[in-house]
Amino acid sequence: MTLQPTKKEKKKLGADAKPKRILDGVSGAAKPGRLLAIMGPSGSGKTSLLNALAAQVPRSKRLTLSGTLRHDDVSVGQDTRRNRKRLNDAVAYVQQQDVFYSQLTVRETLETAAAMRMPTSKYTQSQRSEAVDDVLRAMGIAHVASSKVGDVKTRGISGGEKKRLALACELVGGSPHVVCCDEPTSGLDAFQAQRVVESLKKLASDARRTVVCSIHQPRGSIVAMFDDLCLMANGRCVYQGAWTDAPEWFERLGHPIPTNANPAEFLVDLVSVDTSSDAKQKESEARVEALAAAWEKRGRSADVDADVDADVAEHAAEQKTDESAPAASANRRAGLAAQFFMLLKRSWRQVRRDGATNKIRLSTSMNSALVFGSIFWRMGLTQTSIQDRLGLLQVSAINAAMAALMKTLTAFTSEKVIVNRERASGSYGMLPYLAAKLCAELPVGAFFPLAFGAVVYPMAGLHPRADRFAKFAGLIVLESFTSSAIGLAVSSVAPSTEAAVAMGPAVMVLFIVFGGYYVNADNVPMCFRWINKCSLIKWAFQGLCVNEFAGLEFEKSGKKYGDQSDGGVVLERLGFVGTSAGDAAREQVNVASFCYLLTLYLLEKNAPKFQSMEP
Ligand SMILES: Nc1ncnc2c1ncn2[C@@H]1O[C@H](COP(=O)(O)OP(=O)(O)OP(=O)(O)O)[C@@H](O)[C@H]1O
Repeated sequence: MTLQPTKKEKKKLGADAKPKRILDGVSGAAKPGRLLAIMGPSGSGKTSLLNALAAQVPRSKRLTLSGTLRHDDVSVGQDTRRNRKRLNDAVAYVQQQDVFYSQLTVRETLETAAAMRMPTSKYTQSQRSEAVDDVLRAMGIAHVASSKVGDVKTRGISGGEKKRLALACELVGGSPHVVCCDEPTSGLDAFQAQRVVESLKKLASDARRTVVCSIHQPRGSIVAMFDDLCLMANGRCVYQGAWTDAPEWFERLGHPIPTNANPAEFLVDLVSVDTSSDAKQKESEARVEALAAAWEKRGRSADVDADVDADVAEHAAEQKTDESAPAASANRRAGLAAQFFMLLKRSWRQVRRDGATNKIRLSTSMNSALVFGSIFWRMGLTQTSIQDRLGLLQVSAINAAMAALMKTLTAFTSEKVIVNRERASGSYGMLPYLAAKLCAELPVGAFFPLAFGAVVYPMAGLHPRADRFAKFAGLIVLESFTSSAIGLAVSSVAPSTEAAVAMGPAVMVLFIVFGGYYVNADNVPMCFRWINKCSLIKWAFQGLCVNEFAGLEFEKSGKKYGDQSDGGVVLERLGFVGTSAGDAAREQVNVASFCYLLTLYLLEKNAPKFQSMEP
């Protein structure tokens, strides 16, 4: 795996800008029924190797990946649709980051994962429940089956249980031959780490799966569970084979593993470059180079390729005779309707149960309503109340939009991680996902702007008619959904929550400027006028103004100039004459629909893509 230098690097370094070898001539075999540990210092290429083994190296124009990847005796390196399907069925890949829907219980999380792989057309409910029970037991998480997964806001299961749940999600309803696991023990205490590796070992020994995991300096009792070792240094392999043969190999090279030392720690230290001083750096680099060269020489002389071929042939023969060996099932995606209902159930549970977020949203809405209600308290019908009304309607529109936008920006970027992971294994389409998400969020999402309206409307003394209040609330709710739709579109392209939170308000500020209060669209350069057409703030403000001012009579001030006794005059000055609240609502729906379609397009376009392995 090679990484080409960036344009900036080429410009800066000229001919010295050389491609970086991330993986260099790494070769080997992982065998069924055995647990293989990939070890090495940070940056040695462990994750890259695992990504390559699972054929999930993120696609990049700068990367080239060449080699041969075989599962059993079938070559699967090329990212063709057929190979991807075969890989999805045969390989379970548990990545380092484990993100789940926090409000679902462990059982519900697994039931959803099972529903994605075991469509109702092929499996009964009891078969799915049985699969969930089996994997709960196998992963040792049956005791927390009814606990919520949790997150930073809601206390849930422990980090180790989350890791085992991530593994369980990859296993339930499928029969992968190969399980790849990136740093399953990172961030865990020694006890939790031990339990996770025990689960992996059980998968290898009981279910005869090929289990490969990368790991950082495991303690002795964990090392004892590994059957094989792949030791990496600077993207090169320094040792690959049985753990039991490693001491002899390193002793032969003049580095005997001390009897009282943890072999894992000793070996990782041995292949690490010490940068604390120039002399130490030179010395350690020379040592690593010698170790890598020795392994490469041994590989050539022992003809590793022939060894691998022999292993593959042996395994293929075993598969034929061993009935306990798992067979990769040809999983099929559920139909569109089934996908929709499954995802609707999950989203609804998440939204309804997320008490911590809902409480924050409610208190924010109430606070804003009370603050605005107090500032604009009982405005009356004086001439000066016209300006107050315009101000209140504008800030109400901005407040509803910002609240919905920020909620979506923060929530969707982390949800996208789960969605992308599930899409990588082809579990569902984006259309049922987005439709289910919208339907689930509709009632809860509408509640907060409604609560805001219910408090601010009577406090400020806006148009005192029930139908006008209903329209006010409807317009604010609609605007809030449009803002959410903009948030979804922004989050679809943002690489992280931080980026989304920076991009979203920047877009919204443009819509606020064109919100109908600060600038007259006819006075700005032509190239900016389109913003006026798609400003959700403008449409909300226009609808709210028409709803408020139509039919309202204001008291005369008795001054000579400037009185606007009729609400119609105010609307005329704003340029809203001849329009209705319904017109504004329709425009709002158009903006929201466009943003939902844009989100769908962006999600489809930005689907996770993987690097093909060139032969
Ligand atoms: N797509 C990429 N673009 C740029 N650099 C990359 C890319 N993929 C890998 N690298 C680089 O390749 C090297 C190996 O990365 P990798 O993540 O595989 O290491 P690792 O051994 O898993 O490290 P750690 O233990 O810290 O997770 C690192 O220097 C990393 O920055």
